[in-house]
Amino acid sequence: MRKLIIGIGGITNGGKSTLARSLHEHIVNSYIIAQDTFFKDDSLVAVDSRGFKQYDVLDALNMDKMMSEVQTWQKDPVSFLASHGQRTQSSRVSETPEDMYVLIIEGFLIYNYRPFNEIIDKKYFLHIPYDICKARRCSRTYNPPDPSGYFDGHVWPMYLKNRKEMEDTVSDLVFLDGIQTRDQLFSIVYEDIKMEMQRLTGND
Ligand SMILES: Nc1ncnc2c1ncn2[C@@H]1O[C@H](COP(=O)(O)OP(=O)(O)O)[C@@H](O)[C@H]1O
Ligand SMILES: NC(=O)c1ccc[n+]([C@@H]2O[C@H](COP(=O)(O)O)[C@@H](O)[C@H]2O)c1
Repeated sequence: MRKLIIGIGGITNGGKSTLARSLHEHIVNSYIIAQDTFFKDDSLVAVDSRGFKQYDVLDALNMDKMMSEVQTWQKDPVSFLASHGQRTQSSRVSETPEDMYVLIIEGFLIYNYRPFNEIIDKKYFLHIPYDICKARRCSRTYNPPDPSGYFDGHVWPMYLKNRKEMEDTVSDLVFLDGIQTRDQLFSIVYEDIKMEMQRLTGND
């Protein structure tokens, strides 16, 4: 059995979930673990002096729980898939090598969590400019919804801070320009991953 862990990180609304889903659809026996399903309950998220909930920091997330899910996959991907309602498929008619299991870890702060940096084999980071990010963010409704001024008062400054911290500690990132089309982004990353899967297969 061969295992490959891919990270799809990046800015809020950069297209992470969209890209992760397309990869999952094309890679047989892959699975997505998404960071935004590990937010703590709203009552546990800190609030600053302006009343802004501090959602864009690692403390707002149950990272131990997310790591434990990843470790369960690492121990036994076949049982993991079965217990998550996903039947193992044959790779015969696909471009995925036989007996290859791929985990896609997706989220806006995955590279700010050190344990992930040690286990993610291929680290992609999507970024888009401020104005596009703000426009996409404003057309999306979170639970709880962003209060007025939240993007400029919390989301963007925290993005800059988290990104700097990440760039100071992580060296093997592949930056992706998120203003490309969904199809362009998918083919760049998919081709790269296919090469990595072939490399792993060739090393046997
Ligand atoms: N390459 C793209 N070009 C234009 N819009 C995109 C692209 N990728 C995603 N989107 C749109 O941007 C918004 C955020 O995408 P999503 O994948 O949910 O981002 P993220 O998971 O990074 O927050 C959605 O409305 C989505 O349809
Ligand atoms: N419980 C939630 O899912 C929740 C609540 C409030 C804000 N958010 C926002 O989610 C963002 C991260 O997710 P995306 O990368 O999908 O946008 C953060 O910028 C955070 O402000 C999520």
